[in-house]
Amino acid sequence: MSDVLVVDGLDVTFDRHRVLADLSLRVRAGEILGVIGETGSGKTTLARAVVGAAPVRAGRITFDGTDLTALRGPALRAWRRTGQVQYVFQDPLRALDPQHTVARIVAEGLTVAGVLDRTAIDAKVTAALVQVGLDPALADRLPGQISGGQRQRVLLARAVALDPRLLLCDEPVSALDASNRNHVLRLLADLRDRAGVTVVVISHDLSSLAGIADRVAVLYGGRLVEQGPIERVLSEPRHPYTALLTASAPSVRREHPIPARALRPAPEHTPAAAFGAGACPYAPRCPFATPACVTAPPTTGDAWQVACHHAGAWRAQLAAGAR
Ligand SMILES: Nc1ncnc2c1ncn2[C@@H]1O[C@H](COP(=O)(O)OP(=O)(O)OP(=O)(O)O)[C@@H](O)[C@H]1O
Repeated sequence: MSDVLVVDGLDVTFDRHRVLADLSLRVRAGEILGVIGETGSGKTTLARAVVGAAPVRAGRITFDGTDLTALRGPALRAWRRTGQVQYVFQDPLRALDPQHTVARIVAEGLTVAGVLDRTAIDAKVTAALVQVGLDPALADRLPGQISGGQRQRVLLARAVALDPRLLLCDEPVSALDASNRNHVLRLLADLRDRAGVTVVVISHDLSSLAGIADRVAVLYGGRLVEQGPIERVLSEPRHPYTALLTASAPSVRREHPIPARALRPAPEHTPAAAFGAGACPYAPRCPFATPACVTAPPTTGDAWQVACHHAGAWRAQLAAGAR
């Protein structure tokens, strides 16, 4: 599978706060990539940068060969009108205009694109509502008159109506109950399987991702710490932070489970102050950190990447300590 989205050395800075630092990742055509990491790790900022809604200070984002970071003015507007990349917001209530009917919301992108006539747009809206499992009779309702799960699907319908090639979904299921969650996750898998849509799912819930994603990218402190095939990453994580995430997610299957307490530093661990700005961002929380970690680790590997000076050694160290 070829890479359709390539993020290379991305830096995003808000008010001198470096939110993404030298971040590189690849999304392959027709896959679901899960992006995981704790609050503030930069997941939303990454998606916003892809759709041109975050201040990119350095680096490049390429979609199918087009350098999105170089687009400005009319070229950027023309690119957006194609609808090829759609970002589905985290918070449906804030993302939906309370005064607009569901039909108008779902038609928004199609109306802006200005390619189809009214009848064709109406047909597309109905098809999109059905595709996301919504009754087309909801078309005349306002966002305040439907449930949270339905609002989440309206956001998806608005994106799907544009036949996107890449869908970026920000916490698409975090506000949903179990049955709505499963429906939305199945829908994303269907879009991949039947329509060949490439999907990036941002989530802090590993178990939701484990069921549908092909690969996973793990962010910590605005940096990529690990990226690879999801089953292998979850069962044999190479980065201590990924290991901690999997240890804290009981539903995720692991071959050699490591207790979470073994992945947290002992109280006598080197104080955070010993690691300066150029250090591995995880070092202050890492039980395996050594003086080598005062420099940020390079990313190694190809299909399965990790950024840790001790990626090859910490497991053995853990096993030796346990004996
Ligand atoms: N517009 C902004 N102005 C200033 N700081 C921002 C802005 N957007 C994000 N940040 C900061 O960037 C950091 C990363 O935020 P981001 O929303 O990308 O993280 P996240 O991993 O998506 O978190 P969450 O899981 O809570 O959504 C945070 O420290 C946040 O405060």
